[in-house]
Amino acid sequence: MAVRQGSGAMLGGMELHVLNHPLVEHKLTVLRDKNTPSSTFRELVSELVSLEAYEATRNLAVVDKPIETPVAPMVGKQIAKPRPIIVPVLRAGLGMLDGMTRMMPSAEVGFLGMKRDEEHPTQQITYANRLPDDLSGRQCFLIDPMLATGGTLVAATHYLAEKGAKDVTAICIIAAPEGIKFVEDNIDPSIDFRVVVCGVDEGLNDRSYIVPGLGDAGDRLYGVVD
Ligand SMILES: O=P(O)(O)OC[C@H]1O[C@H](OP(=O)(O)OP(=O)(O)O)[C@H](O)[C@@H]1O
Ligand SMILES: O=c1cc[nH]c(=O)[nH]1
Ligand SMILES: [Mg+2]
Repeated sequence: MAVRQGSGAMLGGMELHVLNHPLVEHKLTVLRDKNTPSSTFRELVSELVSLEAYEATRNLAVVDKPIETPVAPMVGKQIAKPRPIIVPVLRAGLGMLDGMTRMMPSAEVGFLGMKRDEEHPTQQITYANRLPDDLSGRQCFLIDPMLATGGTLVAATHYLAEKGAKDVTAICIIAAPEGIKFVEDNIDPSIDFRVVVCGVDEGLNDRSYIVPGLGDAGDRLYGVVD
């Protein structure tokens, strides 16, 4: 697996970008803190995904766009068509949506509702989907804060691949090494796939939660308390 710190060179296998920036470190620390309320948690998720978007869209396809500035004509660039599509994995992925659409306002948005079966954490229940039937030729950006066992990300990517997606960028906030390996071992090699994260943690506990992690991202985003 090629691990890029910041914007290093990708070597082979799955591409993993781990952001390395003091602003990200600071915001991640506040995000993780159990004393941080949901309102602040939501703001930080949004800020972190905006910082990640810069790295995650490094391969975004652009085409020539002739314009005239107030001074002279020139040929600039614009995002290519068909437009990229952002796919939040509900619930927690929804918390990353406005940060992503702020950076790519012209992107389409699809939706995928997937809930991990806590009895069998690598299984998911897909309870909602609003996606185009055909994703061929579309650059897809899956957003979901947590990459724990990797089951959800693999299932979501398969879902997009079944609709023709061949270019998928997953944007997560925190990943576990186990999940990164599971994804690397199970993503269809014919898919141009990369993962961007703010940090890779120690591992998973016996409930497949990321350690030290930040708890249940969906619960923290939406004020669900035990
Ligand atoms: O890598 P995995 O082991 O699949 O775990 C990661 C998934 O678990 C969490 O979602 P959850 O299923 O708790 O649903 P929620 O987003 O509605 O909270 C998280 O938002 C990811 O989607
Ligand atoms: O730590 C974890 C693992 C899975 N899902 C979460 O929301 N948090
Ligand atoms: Mg989820």
